[in-house]
Amino acid sequence: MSEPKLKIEGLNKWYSGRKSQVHALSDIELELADNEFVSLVGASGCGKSTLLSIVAGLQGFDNGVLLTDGAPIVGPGLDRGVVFQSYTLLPWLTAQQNVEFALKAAGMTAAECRDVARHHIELVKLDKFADAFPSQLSGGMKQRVAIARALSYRPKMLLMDEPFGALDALTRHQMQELLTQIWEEHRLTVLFVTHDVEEAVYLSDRILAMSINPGRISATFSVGLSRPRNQEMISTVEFIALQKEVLAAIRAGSQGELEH
Ligand SMILES: Nc1ncnc2c1ncn2[C@@H]1O[C@H](COP(=O)(O)OP(=O)(O)OP(=O)(O)O)[C@@H](O)[C@H]1O
Repeated sequence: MSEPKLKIEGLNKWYSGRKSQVHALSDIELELADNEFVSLVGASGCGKSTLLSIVAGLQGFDNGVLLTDGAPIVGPGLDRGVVFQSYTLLPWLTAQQNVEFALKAAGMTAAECRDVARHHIELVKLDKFADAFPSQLSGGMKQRVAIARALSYRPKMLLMDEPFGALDALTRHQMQELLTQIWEEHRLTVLFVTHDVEEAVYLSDRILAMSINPGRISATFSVGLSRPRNQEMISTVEFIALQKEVLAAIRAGSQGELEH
């Protein structure tokens, strides 16, 4: 049997606060299969971003096991693409050059960089804006560039932290559709952090609800909706019922264990 794309066992993370330690992640157990789309939801402070950044290799953890394809994650790597909520584009480079920049760093020749970047700019439907600078792009367009950049070196896993959190509702829906299209065509493993339960249900195969104090995975939901997904599904009885269940789990986990 093949190794899971991501395997986490008994992972703990503490932060040192001014007065006491914060147990940000407590005994996290998680497996992501190849090509699975999994969302993390939960009240603010339950450890979603911490977990994502640990998987990205951007910060360490105190104990536990963290493996991708059976190998330990010891730092950032090109096998994992990351997209954050805040736009992380270089303002002095065009959309195309922002994508090329990442590829140059990955060791491609100039010609390869140009072709691969162009392909991914087209994939996110930004062909007409390839030569625009970030200041000339809307929030949704900037996130398209960030997604193109993250996908351009063909990671096995895409880690997304509230990538559409700063966008208006219409743009957000468009970005969700684009992401599902890309994911359904190209298939990769996605770990997606969101506060928006509707977004989690719409995008995911599985939703993990986290609870706070300490940060734990408190409930898991399989999303049985068929694929390809479309926005009409959002008003179906099945969709709304699952949304309610996930919301109830988030509410139940939002208080944390009583202080003592
Ligand atoms: N660098 C840090 N130093 C100390 N404590 C931290 C640090 N980063 C996060 N924390 C604490 O760890 C806990 C988890 O934070 P984290 O940002 O991972 O939660 P989150 O679920 O992503 O929250 P949000 O939804 O608001 O982004 C919180 O109590 C937070 O205050």
